[in-house]
Amino acid sequence: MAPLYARYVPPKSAVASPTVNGLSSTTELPPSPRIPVTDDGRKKRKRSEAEEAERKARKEERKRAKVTQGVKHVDENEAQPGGDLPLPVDGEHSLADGTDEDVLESHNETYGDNADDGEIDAMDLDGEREEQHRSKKDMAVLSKYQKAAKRAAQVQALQDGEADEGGEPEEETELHVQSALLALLLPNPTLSNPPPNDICVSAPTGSGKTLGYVLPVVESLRSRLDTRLRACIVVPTRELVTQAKEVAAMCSAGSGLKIGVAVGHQNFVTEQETLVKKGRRYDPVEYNRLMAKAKRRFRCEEDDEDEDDEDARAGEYMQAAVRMLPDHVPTYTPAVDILICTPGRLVEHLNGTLGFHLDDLEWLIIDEADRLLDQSFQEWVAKVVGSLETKKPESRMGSREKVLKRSRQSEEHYARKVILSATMTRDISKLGALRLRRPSMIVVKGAGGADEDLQGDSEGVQTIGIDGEEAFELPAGLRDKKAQKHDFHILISTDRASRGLDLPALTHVVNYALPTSLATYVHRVGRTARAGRSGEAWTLFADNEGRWFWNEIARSKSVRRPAKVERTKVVLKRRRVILAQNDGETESLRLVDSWMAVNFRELGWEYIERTIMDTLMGLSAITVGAGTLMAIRGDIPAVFKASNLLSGYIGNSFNAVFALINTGWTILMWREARKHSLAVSAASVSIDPKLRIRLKAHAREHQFYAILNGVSVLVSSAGSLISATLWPGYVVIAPCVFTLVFSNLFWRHKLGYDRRPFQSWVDTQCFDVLARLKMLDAINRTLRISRESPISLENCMMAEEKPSSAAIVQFLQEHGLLDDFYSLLRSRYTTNAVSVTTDKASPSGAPPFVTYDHAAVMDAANSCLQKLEIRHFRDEERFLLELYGCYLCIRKEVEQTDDKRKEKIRT
Ligand SMILES: Nc1ncnc2c1ncn2[C@@H]1O[C@H](COP(=O)(O)OP(=O)(O)OP(=O)(O)O)[C@@H](O)[C@H]1O
Repeated sequence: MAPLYARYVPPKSAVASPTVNGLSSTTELPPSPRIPVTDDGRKKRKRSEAEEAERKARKEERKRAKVTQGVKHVDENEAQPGGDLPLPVDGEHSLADGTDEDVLESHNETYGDNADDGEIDAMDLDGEREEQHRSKKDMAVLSKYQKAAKRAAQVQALQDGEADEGGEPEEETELHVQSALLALLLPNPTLSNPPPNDICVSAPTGSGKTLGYVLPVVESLRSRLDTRLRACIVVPTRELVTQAKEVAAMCSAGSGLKIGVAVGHQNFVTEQETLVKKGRRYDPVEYNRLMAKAKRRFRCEEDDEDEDDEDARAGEYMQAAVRMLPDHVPTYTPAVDILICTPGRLVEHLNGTLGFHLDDLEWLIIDEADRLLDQSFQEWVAKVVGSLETKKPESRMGSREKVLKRSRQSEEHYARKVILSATMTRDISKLGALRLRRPSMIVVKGAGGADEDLQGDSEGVQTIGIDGEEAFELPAGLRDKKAQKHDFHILISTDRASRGLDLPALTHVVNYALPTSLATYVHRVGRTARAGRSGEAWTLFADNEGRWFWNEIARSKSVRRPAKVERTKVVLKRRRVILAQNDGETESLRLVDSWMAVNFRELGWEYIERTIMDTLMGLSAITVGAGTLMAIRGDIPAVFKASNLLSGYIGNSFNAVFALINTGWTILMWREARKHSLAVSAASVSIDPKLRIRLKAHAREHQFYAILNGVSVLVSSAGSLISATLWPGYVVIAPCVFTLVFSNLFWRHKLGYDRRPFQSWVDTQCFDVLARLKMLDAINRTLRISRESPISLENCMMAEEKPSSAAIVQFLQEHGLLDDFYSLLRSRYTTNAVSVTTDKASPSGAPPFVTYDHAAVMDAANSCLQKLEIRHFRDEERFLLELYGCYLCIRKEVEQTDDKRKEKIRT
């Protein structure tokens, strides 16, 4: 049971930066842009006055620049939701607090205002007007959001008691993996156009990878004002899609970036509409071409049997054109900038959604990569990588791209791949399928991570250690998530939730079933101890699974843990298990328990009083006999001594051993009987007072027998030891012989331990012990009063009229006499006279059906009972008294444990 703690420290500015192909170097990373946050006030860093003044001046300058570009500042009252403004899709761009402005400002401060960086100048005239129009609208929305965000931040600051005279509270913090990723992924103004390379990241669970990749993506796309699918985030499950979308929406709030999701369970057509915007364009030439093609198809002039995906899409496009207005052709424009999706759905859209393509993709992020690369999901890797590498046709290019292509600059366009996991695979064949360009492997060390194929560091891997004590500060936008309340306390889930699910408040993970692999284990336990919090993971395993778990997981060096795994043996008591059953089952299980307790007791007596006693007494007799024989040659001193030793001490020592064993057992039995007696007194079930007295008396009889037997054996064995040297020993032994004989008779006749095996007919499923005891009491009383010998069936059955054969058979069955009865019938009568059909499987529980000669049945039943005499019913009663005593005892014990457990839970 290992407590897992994840602690993180701020990033180092210089880290080893080797690549996976083994070329290692040390790169001075640019200072990582910080994630500005406004949070609860720990470690605040206020701007110096000079910085503040500079910031204000820059702000003014930007405002002026906007005005000169013709961007109108939209006042909050002026800006109407809806209308012409490109409002956020599905409320994604909500303003929770002041973060948005801070993020925007931070971005602008670090990189300058990219919106004004002259890219628009490179556009041709057609696009320019449209771009400027969009830019106006977006800037208006941005400035509206900035204002609203600023106000929200101030209100928040006031509420938190953080407001200071001059400005909003500001704080900067980031997680380790984020420091590394931001430094590597964000565009860096200090380096001159570094060629982009792909990155594989292995970082512990809960270390904040999501924000680490979402933020650079959003920052890099923030300045693009036309909507095109530029980033695609692939995750394995729809839950993770929702989670990543939340983070992306938080980061991109106010930027105008549109985020779409594609997951399997949504309606495909609806999803298509959200991803691609349909329109139409006046283009008679293209229209005529498409119509001509459609006609040829219609006349079956074109062979479309082996049409591939591309042809199918062309066919669809043609059909869409047929449904258009004359001289118009359909247009499809992307409706999202960032797509978060599962791999299967991505492939479905690539195959089946007109206008959906990855031509403009700048980022391909694959989270939980090891799992995604392990499973084929419609060969998604080949499909996606293939789509990225297919050259974009000129028809799909904008005029700017055409210009760039002509000047051969567009060859630089490349979708940067970022591959992440807590258990990152090093399998080259899997990673190779992604066709990574100059990849770097980043390993962020800390508790909770593991490398799938490799242990510890390796050559060609960039490692970032986490050893410090510094705690996290949650970015303001994520505060909602932290405070997020769930209406459940315990989540029971399959392995589906083991990956990526972020429930920050989760403190314990219980592996009820053993994880199937180390990677599964790491991801499962990674649901707790997230983002610097502490948590514990418990794994339940049975004895036969222990070795595997211990060797492969608990002691595995590839899992980084802050402490060793603790092991606790849990002994599940059967009685506790019984507690968990429903009431009906509990009763019958308790009866089984009692039945076993009676058996144990009987067998114990049998074993000790017969097997052990006989064996030891036999040995004693042999030794004493041998010693006595040796005494014939008692004139030889050595033989005399040996004879004395054998017949005296050694011979009697067997008795002593038996006495010790017997004493232990009788003490145990005395205690058990006492427990019965106490349990009867404290019984919570209603018991007839007479029966209560009988139960107590029976328990006391057991106590008496235990004392009598134990003391007699002990004293007699002591006497026999004394008698080896002193004759008064025989005086002690003599009375013991009598008490032992008496105790033996008491055992047989009063306690009934030489009775028939009643256990065999106790049906624990439908057996009412109390009712049966009552009935036996009545039978015994009737038989005692009538004092008849031999006993008659009518008296036993207490029947006023002559009992029917069926009633007789039922009575005999109830008292375990059916087998005797049948064997008597068979031995006395021919099969022609009596035919008996037993149907024990009868659902109604009816007794065996008998086709009979009534006189024969009566005769056999009477003989059967006369053979057994009244003793049979007394023995049966004693057995049931003992069974019920055990039952009450177990019940009391279970109730006490239950009370204690409830009390424990309450406290
Ligand atoms: N800078 C930060 N400061 C504090 N908390 C953060 C920060 N960034 C992210 N978090 C929080 O850390 C938690 C874990 O983040 P995230 O889900 O991205 O982890 P992960 O590395 O993807 O984990 P997994 O491998 O299990 O998917 C989230 O609750 C998130 O809100």
